[in-house]
Amino acid sequence: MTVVTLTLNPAIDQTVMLDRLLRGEVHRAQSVRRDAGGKGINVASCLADWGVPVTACGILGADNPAAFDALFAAKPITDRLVRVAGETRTNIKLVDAGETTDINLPGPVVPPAALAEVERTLAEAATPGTLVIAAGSLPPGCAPDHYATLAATLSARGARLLLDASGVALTAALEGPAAPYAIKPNRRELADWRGRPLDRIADVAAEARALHARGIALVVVSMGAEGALFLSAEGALVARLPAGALASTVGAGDAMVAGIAAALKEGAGLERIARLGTAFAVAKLGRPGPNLPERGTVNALAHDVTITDAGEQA
Ligand SMILES: Nc1ncnc2c1ncn2[C@@H]1O[C@H](COP(=O)(O)OP(=O)(O)OP(=O)(O)O)[C@@H](O)[C@H]1O
Ligand SMILES: O=P(O)(O)OC[C@@]1(O)O[C@H](CO)[C@@H](O)[C@@H]1O
Repeated sequence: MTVVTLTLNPAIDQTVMLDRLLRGEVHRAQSVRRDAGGKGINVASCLADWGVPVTACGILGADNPAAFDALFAAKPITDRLVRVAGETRTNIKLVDAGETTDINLPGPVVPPAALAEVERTLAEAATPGTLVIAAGSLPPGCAPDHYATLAATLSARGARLLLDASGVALTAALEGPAAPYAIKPNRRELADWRGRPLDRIADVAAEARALHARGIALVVVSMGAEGALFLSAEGALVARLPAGALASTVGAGDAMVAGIAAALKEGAGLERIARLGTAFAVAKLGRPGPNLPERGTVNALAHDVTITDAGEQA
C-alpha cells in the first residue's frame, strides 16, 4: 500500500519555550526551535521515521523552503509539493509547563493554477489502493468543500482518504456525497461539528457510531491525556498510555494519524491500529518536532497501551 500525504497549508513551527506564560507580560524565552510542519508534513515525517516511504503532496512557499528541503533530504519522503510565490506561514507555539498555546496564521492565498497542479500531482501519486492522508486547514483561495470533493475523487479511483480536518472543511467532508475512509478529529473538533459538548466518552462513542453508520469505515477521536477512541466494524475501543515528560504536544495528533496509517499498511485490525496510533502519539510527546524514536521504543510503547471496550466507559 502506497502512502501519500496532502498538506495544502504547511507551516514552519516556531516553538518558543517559556517558564510561564502570562498575558500582557514581557517574556524571556528559554529557547526556540523551528521545524518544518503542517499536519500532513508531520504525518509524513513520523511515517518516514517508522520506515514507511511516503510521498508529500500539497503546497509550499517558494521563498523559505530550507526547513522542508532539510527534512526531505534527511528522511525517505518524496517531495511533490507545488511551489507558489511567497512564504510558507510561520506558526507560533508557546510551550510552558508542558502546555502549548498555538498561534496559527492563515497562510498565503493559493492561486487556482497551483491548486490544479496539486490535483495533477496527487492524481499521479494516488493510484488504486493508495492511502491518501489529507491533514490540516485549507489555505485562503481553497474552496471549503475541497476535502469533500477529494473524498469523492479518491473513492472513484479506488484510493482511500484518511482525513484530519476541522471546522467547515470537516463539516463539508462529513456531509458530502462520498464518505472518507477514515477520520481523526479531536474531541473538540467533533463537538464543534456536532454543535454540542461531548463530555462523556459514551457521547464521543455515540457520535463515532453515527459517523460509521454514514459509511466512514474507521473513526478515531483523539482526547488528549484521556487517550483516544477507535471505532470500526470490529467494535469500539478506548486506548490509553500515560505520557512521560512532555517535550511538546505539537503534532501528537499527527503522530497518531501516522501510527494509524502504519497499522493500515500492515493490514492490521482495530486493536493494533489503536496500539500503534497511541504509541506513535506518546512517543512523539517526548520529543520536540515531528520526530519518533527508534522502532523498538515505539513497539514497546504499543505493547504497554491499555485497551478497554468503549461500552465500559462512563
Ligand atoms: N498529556 C497526554 N498524556 C498522554 N497521552 C497524550 C497526552 N496528550 C496527547 N496524548 C496522546 O496523543 C493523542 C493525540 O493528542 P490530541 O488529542 O491532543 O490530538 P490533537 O488535538 O489532534 O493534537 P495536535 O493538533 O496538536 O496534533 C491522544 O489521543 C493521546 O493518545
Ligand atoms: O492551521 P492548521 O493547518 O489547522 O494546523 C497547523 C498546525 O498547528 O498543525 C500542526 C500540528 O498538528 C503544526 O505543525 C501546525 O502549525
